[in-house]
Amino acid sequence: MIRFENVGLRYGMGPEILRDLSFHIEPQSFQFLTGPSGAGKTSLIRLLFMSLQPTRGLIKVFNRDLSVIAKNELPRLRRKIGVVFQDFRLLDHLSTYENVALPLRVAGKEESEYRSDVIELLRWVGLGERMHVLPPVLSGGEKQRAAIARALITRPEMLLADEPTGNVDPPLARRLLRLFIELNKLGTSVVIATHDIALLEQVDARRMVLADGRLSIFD
Ligand SMILES: Nc1ncnc2c1ncn2[C@@H]1O[C@H](COP(=O)(O)OP(=O)(O)OP(=O)(O)O)[C@@H](O)[C@H]1O
Repeated sequence: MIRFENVGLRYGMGPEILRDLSFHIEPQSFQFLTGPSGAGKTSLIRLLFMSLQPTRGLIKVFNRDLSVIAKNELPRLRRKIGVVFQDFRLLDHLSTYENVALPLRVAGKEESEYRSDVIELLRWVGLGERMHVLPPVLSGGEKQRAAIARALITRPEMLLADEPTGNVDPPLARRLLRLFIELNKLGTSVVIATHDIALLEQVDARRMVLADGRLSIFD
């Protein structure tokens, strides 16, 4: 599904922050991406989402070589990926419900087809009472859950989540993890970048550990 071969990344003239990354992400797999602060987790998530180009090496996403792909093809590939950014990226002028429904609207679906699914997912992440408010009045944890719901609503082929439990308490973090596991059982490959040791200990999943620019994998 995803293949990296000897991938390197540097920002501008700075040092290479990711070096010789070679790995695969298989369909329907579940993995944590971890490592100390500044190790490059967010940068790797951005490479996987095709929002950053590597400075060297080969990246294939859904069997397409990114170095030769036309820019106007990227949105179609990205629609197969659900992503939760650390800064949430909700649209402030749309309600929580509308933010979560947006990927379905963009895909051309009618509201009558998705309304009950959006409401059910919002209730699952504990936002049933907050679905009509605008993001600026949500707390950090509520915004995070809205961003997660928006990433999951299309049942993407791959889910990338950058510190998805960074703003919630431990019981809610466990509930969100269960949601990711359920999604994985339905066929989505899941990559969760996290520092959260308690979260890592709850699932016996593959671990991708970044340190000093290098990646070690523990299957
Ligand atoms: N846009 C950028 N321009 C220049 N340097 C950057 C940029 N983004 C990240 N970096 C640098 O790249 C390195 C890796 O950053 P990154 O955010 O990917 O790490 P991280 O593991 O996600 O960190 P954290 O756990 O603190 O979020 C850091 O040294 C950071 O300063």
